[in-house]
Amino acid sequence: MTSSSPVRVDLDGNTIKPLTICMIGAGGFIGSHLCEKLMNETNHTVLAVDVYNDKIKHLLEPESVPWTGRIQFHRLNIKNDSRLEGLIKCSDLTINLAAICTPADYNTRPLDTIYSNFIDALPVVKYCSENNKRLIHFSTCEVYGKTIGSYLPKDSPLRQDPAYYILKEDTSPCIFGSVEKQRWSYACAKQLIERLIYAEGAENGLEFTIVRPFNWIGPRMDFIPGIDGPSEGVPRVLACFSNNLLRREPLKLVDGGESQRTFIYIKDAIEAVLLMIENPARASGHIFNVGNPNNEVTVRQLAEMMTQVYSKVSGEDSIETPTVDVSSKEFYGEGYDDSDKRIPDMTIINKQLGWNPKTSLWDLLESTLTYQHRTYAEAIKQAIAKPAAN
Ligand SMILES: NC(=O)c1ccc[n+]([C@@H]2O[C@H](COP(=O)([O-])OP(=O)(O)OC[C@H]3O[C@@H](n4cnc5c(N)ncnc54)[C@H](O)[C@@H]3O)[C@@H](O)[C@H]2O)c1
Ligand SMILES: O=c1ccn([C@@H]2O[C@H](COP(=O)(O)OP(=O)(O)O[C@H]3OC[C@@H](O)[C@H](O)[C@H]3O)[C@@H](O)[C@H]2O)c(=O)[nH]1
Repeated sequence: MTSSSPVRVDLDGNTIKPLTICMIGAGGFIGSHLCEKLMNETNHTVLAVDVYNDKIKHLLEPESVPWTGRIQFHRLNIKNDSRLEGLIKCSDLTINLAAICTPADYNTRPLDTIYSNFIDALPVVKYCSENNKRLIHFSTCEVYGKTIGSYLPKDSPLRQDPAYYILKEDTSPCIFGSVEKQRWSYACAKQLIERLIYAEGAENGLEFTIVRPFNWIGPRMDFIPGIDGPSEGVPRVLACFSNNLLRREPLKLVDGGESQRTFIYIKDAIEAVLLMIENPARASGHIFNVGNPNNEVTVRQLAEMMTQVYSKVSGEDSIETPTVDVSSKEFYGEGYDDSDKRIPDMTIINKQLGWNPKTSLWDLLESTLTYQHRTYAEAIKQAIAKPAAN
């Protein structure tokens, strides 16, 4: 049975034909939300490629769902599987999300990080280019590195001038730390694959879109250590802070929690990706920032807001000392460095796709922490009770 979504039209009023999409990394955080959106709201077919499928199991298992037949899971590692080219060849569009993309890995597993973000992505680009297939590649806001403003004296009034910190796809430079600061292994690998894709477009006519996500967050992001991931694992900040709140531990602020980020709700960001998928004439050849410039906070403010929101959704008072300071060396190890501030310029995505994010930081944290509480609170209680019972 196929779904009977109404006829969809693009931004120029043309009917959108059902597409076959090869989605690599479909089993991850972003992939799971994109698959859900494509199944619920469109008639497109997804060939979902990943080594894991836990986050999309709910879309694959039931025989009675309206989209049966429109999503197939292919368990394969793109590092070494000859089936990849065949899947790209029989699709209209390839979306590549596969990557190691957790900061705790960049300075501790720099080789895996560089291989995953550059070398492993090479065949995907090559197969798309050789077979004249469209590619949407997921890069990162980290390619901007640090802001120009961060190199100015602390008291310089120029630090307040947006020209020194707003990140713009076609004009901002990419400023990374020294090679010893292995944190930048990820950003550097992502930058080089962006340049390769851009060059394939320029020299061989590859039809591409590059996405630079700015801290997309929401349900199913990463894992909760000791529950659905390794107990010693360090996920991205949303999962780290959720884990601390669920366990009633202080939230750890790395180097004072002074770095700034703009956070966007995954569901807002997925709307932008769907527009790119369905409007190739407007999206091809472009690099897009996808973020929410209105949701800027320091990491310390994020910790405070998550503490308040979690108290509200769980009905539990917060602990007496809600945060604790840790050094980056202690938390991430040697070679860590940080992006100071990340505000996306929205001109290009506004002009090409007319897209804007909608959800405030408070609202997105409320729905995300409600999900975290419902999904994990009981499992954490049991995990904490177990050693005592033994
Ligand atoms: N979430 C964000 O805010 C964010 C920000 C910037 C960039 N990105 C980029 O977006 C993409 C997706 O991010 P995410 O947050 O969903 O990460 P994720 O880790 O949840 O998803 C990545 C998926 O790729 C799969 N994968 C990795 N290597 C693979 C391989 N060799 N073969 C097959 N599958 C493989 C993983 O199993 C995982 O399911 C990444 O490229 C990431 O760099 C995400
Ligand atoms: O427990 C924690 C975890 C993280 N942090 C800090 O919180 C900030 C955000 O950390 P995240 O783990 O979300 O990762 P970052 O924002 O630095 O990088 C991310 O950005 C874009 C993507 O490419 C990747 O998903 C990831 O590299 C950093 O300043 C980090 O040092 C804490 O203070 N405490």
